[in-house]
Amino acid sequence: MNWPFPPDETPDHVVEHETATWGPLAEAARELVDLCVMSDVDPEEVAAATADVEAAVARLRKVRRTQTLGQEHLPAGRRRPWGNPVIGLRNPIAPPLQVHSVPEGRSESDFHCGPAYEGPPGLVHGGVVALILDQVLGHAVGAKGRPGMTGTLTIVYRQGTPLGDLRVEAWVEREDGIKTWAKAQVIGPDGVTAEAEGVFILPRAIREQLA
Ligand SMILES: CCCCCCCCCCCCCC(=O)SCCNC(=O)CCNC(=O)[C@H](O)C(C)(C)COP(=O)(O)OP(=O)(O)OC[C@H]1O[C@@H](n2cnc3c(N)ncnc32)[C@H](O)[C@@H]1OP(=O)(O)O
Repeated sequence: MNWPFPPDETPDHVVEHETATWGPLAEAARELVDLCVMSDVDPEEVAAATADVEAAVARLRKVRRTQTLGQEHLPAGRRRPWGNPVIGLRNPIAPPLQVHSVPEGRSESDFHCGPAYEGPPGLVHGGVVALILDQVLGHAVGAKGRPGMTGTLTIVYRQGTPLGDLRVEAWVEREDGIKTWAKAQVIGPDGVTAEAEGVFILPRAIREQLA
């Protein structure tokens, strides 16, 4: 079962070139985000940095895309979700996670959540934990060839998730027609911090297109 993604004939060498072009910008922006919350330079330095950032924004604003990045896809089912807030190459909000999946319906990622993701002091914001769990659950069901929209996502927060190096694992539990149930967990240095169960549903509109 495949999503009816629109065709995108972008050749590999163009994708590689775009990766080399935009990846470093997002990496620099991620460091900028980190320093927006962690830098402790004096006000004159902040004012100078603000002017520098405003100049960069003015450059990038000259040409704006008409289509979001998530709507671009490569042939053979390969996707280019560069704007995704969890894995997006071009999205500085994304940590980003490198997710490894296998067709049996399992996905995993070792990742880092820095101070920009803080909720309770020293801990990852619960909404960010949910965001990551939802994404990696989506990879597990997608890898099993059962993509869908998250219908219901249930999360149990077992303990605070400390900022720093973390791991997330997801796996498909059960399938029934258009529905797929999957589970996931975030693991910190002291064990599991949060567990999730998601029900993923192939939406009616897609079902009708595939029928
Ligand atoms: C290698 C592979 C890589 C892949 C990478 C992928 C990465 C991407 C990862 C991205 C990850 C991020 C992911 C995201 O961020 S997804 C974004 C967050 N989710 C949404 O926005 C979903 C919004 N809701 C909808 O679109 C619709 O309501 C859905 C599609 C959910 C159902 O609308 P549809 O019109 O299709 O439903 P139906 O009325 O025909 O009912 C059909 C069946 O479903 C049952 N049902 C209905 N609703 C729910 C519900 N909420 N929970 C549980 N069950 C529900 C219903 O009882 C019925 O069951 P039954 O009575 O027949 O038994």
